[in-house]
Amino acid sequence: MIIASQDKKCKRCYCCVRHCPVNAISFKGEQANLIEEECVSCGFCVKACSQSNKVLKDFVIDVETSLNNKNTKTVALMAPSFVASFKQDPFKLVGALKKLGFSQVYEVAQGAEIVAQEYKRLYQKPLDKPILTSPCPVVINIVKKHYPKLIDNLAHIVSPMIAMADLVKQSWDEQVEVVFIGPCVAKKSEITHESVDGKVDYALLFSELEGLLKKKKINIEDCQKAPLDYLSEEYLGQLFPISGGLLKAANIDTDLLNNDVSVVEGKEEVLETLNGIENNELKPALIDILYCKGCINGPDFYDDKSTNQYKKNKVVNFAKEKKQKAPKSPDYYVEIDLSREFRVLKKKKRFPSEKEIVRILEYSEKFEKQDELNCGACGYETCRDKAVAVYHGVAEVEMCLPYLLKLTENRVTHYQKKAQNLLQLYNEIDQNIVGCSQSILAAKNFVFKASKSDSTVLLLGESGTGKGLFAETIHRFGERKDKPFVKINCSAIPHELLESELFGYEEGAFTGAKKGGKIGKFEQANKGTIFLDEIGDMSPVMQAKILQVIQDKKVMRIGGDKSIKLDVKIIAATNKDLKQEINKGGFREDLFYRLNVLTFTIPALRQRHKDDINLLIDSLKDKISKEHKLPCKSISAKAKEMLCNYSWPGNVRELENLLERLLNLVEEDTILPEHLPESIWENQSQGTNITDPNKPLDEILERVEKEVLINALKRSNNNRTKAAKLLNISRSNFYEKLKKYNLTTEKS
Ligand SMILES: Nc1ncnc2c1ncn2[C@@H]1O[C@H](COP(=O)(O)OP(=O)(O)OP(=O)(O)O)[C@@H](O)[C@H]1O
Repeated sequence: MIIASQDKKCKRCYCCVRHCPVNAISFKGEQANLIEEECVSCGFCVKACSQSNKVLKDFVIDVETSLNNKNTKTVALMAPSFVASFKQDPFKLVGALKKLGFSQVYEVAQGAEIVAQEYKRLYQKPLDKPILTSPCPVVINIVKKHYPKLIDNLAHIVSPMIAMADLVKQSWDEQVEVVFIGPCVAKKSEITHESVDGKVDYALLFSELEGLLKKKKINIEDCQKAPLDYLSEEYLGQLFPISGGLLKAANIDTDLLNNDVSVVEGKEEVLETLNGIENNELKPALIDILYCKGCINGPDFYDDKSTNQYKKNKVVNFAKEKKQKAPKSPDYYVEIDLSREFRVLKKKKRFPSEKEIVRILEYSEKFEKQDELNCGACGYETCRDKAVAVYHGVAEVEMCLPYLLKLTENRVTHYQKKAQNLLQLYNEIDQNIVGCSQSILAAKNFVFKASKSDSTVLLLGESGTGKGLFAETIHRFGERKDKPFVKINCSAIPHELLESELFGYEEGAFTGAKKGGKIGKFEQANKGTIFLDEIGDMSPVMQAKILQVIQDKKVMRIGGDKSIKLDVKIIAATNKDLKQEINKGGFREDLFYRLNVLTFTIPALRQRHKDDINLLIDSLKDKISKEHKLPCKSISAKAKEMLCNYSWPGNVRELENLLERLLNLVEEDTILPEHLPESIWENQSQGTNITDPNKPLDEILERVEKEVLINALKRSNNNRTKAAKLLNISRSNFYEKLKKYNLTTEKS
């Protein structure tokens, strides 16, 4: 294989397919791969690939080994286009090649001269069909692999490269290795063609020669000029790399009025001509056919920025220059065989039926004729050609720019809609859960994600922080919103009744069981959500049963014998520290890990920012006045400040209850500090801005001490003995401090 694809470098621009004359590139897993049986080795896909995804077979190491082998003569055959490709003096390049180790440097132009005479002989015979000249290996490959019917239209004449290699090998008795150096990738394949295999040992590109010289630190400019070697007289053979060069060398008339001879060059013209011959549209003639617009435009042409005219001039001038310098024909003449055979390499492929093509077209949304845009972006000339390639498994349906654009537009619309829905959902959650501090924003984010997921949710937090509200919100904005939300408070139901509440029972399951039995909460919640509130208070026996249900996703009624399949989202909540409970043996560790999937600890109200408390005050006040049809009073700034400074052991619930009481009892339009209960007055934390530079140290220390005491009381559920223990101070010391800070109204 002359050209191979590298892994995972393709970016799907389809540039290679567009440059390939025979669509010899397949796409699988979004990666381009060369199809060996189809590839004609023109090499233009290599040049076109911006990702260097294609690599060429190279003989550089073999050539180096040959040059280093003392028992072998390594001979260079220079493509005649070299004078236009290298900017340096051609004879300095010959000097560089000699320095590199080549014993002889011949020009393929000498072989061209010999081959041209063979063409002249062919032309002098009457032609019974169009004859294609055969120095261009790409054209030969195209005919062998893609126009098998035209195999006999190829002139059975070797290329100048092969003729010259034969001449070299036959002229030397010693072991000779022949290296062709040129701009043509396909020469790498020609050296292995049937009937000429082994005549040329290696084929290098101009760029590979350049690399080799660089590696050996040989600068062409610094080299001494050296003469070319000759085995045959040559002058017009030099014109071979220019279009029509072969005919000129063969002295065949290319007059416009001469229909018996034509020059065809370039991808489009070549394919058009081959189709024309195949369709019997062309009459017998000698067709000088080259895939490139002359070899001076070959894929590895070093100086490819120069104009065609400039390159042509360089070649012509060199031919003229040589005419004066080149020696006449050597004394000896070696007879070489210029004939060659060609073998068809085409494998027959099944062509899809019209029905199959239509079906493939429909996959990329081409239902009507006008949907077939034939834009060529995929690299195939028509949408149908591409459909055939899809049928043969070498193209992907998605290789269609208009289809991909439409698909992308649809996706963008889909995601825009989705984003809009999510934003709306987030806004609704945002309105439901009041607060704007970082901690509450994180909580809203959690609720948003948990509502999108079906995983088990565990809500932790002190009593009244909003666990119930969060659970309901998660359900209300999730996929299950239209299914039941069943709440059960595990601490409110006696242990012995909890099992029947949760799992239900069959008629006669126990004394006192209702007629017809009873459906349990799990069953009620099927397809919806069950909220197991205060799960930390559940008895160990019930914990084991719940664990079983969660694991099996099945429930069996008490007294029943059939298990009922469950599809229930579970949200559990507790104000207990479950890790501590596990250590104490009050909570099962395995159940904890089952529940501890999407876990969130809701911050206590006193831990929240004052802005959150202010927002809650306003929102709850509105809610209460609406619900209870009470006038919505305002709250004075001082009263609000006091509410914000209070430590709220009962959290949002306590705040809600207080506001309800105030809205009911305060007669004035504005709630003032004096309307607030004693507990608010007594429990006024001044805030702990301990870095306030305007406050004296003792005041700051007192504030901090007061905060610490309040916190200890909260943590110990207002149990003073426990709180004193937490702070590692004596009970009497603790009492004194409570008195000092007016905190004595707290219950013990
Ligand atoms: N961020 C909030 N925004 C609006 N209302 C809230 C917020 N947090 C809590 N509430 C309200 O506070 C009250 C108490 O909340 P909830 O019953 O959800 O607390 P809880 O943590 O479940 O309490 P418990 O542990 O005692 O069951 C509810 O009326 C709830 O709507």
